[in-house]
Amino acid sequence: MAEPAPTPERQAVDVAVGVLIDAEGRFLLTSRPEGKVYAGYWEFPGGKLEAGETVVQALRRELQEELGITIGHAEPWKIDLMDYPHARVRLHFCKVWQWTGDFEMREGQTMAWQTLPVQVAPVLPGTVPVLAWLAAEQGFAGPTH
Ligand SMILES: Nc1nc2c([nH]c(=O)n2[C@H]2C[C@H](O)[C@@H](COP(=O)(O)OP(=O)(O)OP(=O)(O)O)O2)c(=O)[nH]1
Repeated sequence: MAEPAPTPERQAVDVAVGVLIDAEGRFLLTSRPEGKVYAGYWEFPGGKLEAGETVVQALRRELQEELGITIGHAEPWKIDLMDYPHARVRLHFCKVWQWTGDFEMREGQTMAWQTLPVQVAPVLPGTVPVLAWLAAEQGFAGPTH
């Protein structure tokens, strides 16, 4: 008997995500704006790569567009694959310690500087592993959010 045809793997969309860390060691979360999937969920700021862009180029553009800041060095940190009903995404997380400009929420988001455990909710599923990585780095035990 013929095998059933395999379901084609959904193509993953590459997303550049920034883990901005301030002088006090806090990290920045932003809420997803109205009109996007998971509106109101908290995440690390970023967005999809456009054709021909590197991760760092896309991150620089997205943070300029969404937050009005210009980032300095971005350090590629972790890559994670998430399968949502709406899309399969490959998240490229970069750490960023330096930026210039004043934060402006250009898409009507909200921002919050956080430490562990995170005080905002709900947190996007794709953000949860990042909190666990930060907890491991910091030797933080207990729920992260
Ligand atoms: N920015 C961001 N996106 C994340 C995180 N975790 C996670 O699963 N995602 C997912 C949610 C979305 O499916 C995708 C990002 O797409 P997006 O819709 O925010 O990107 P974009 O700003 O380019 O949006 P658009 O122009 O298509 O409206 O990645 C995260 O921490 N930050």
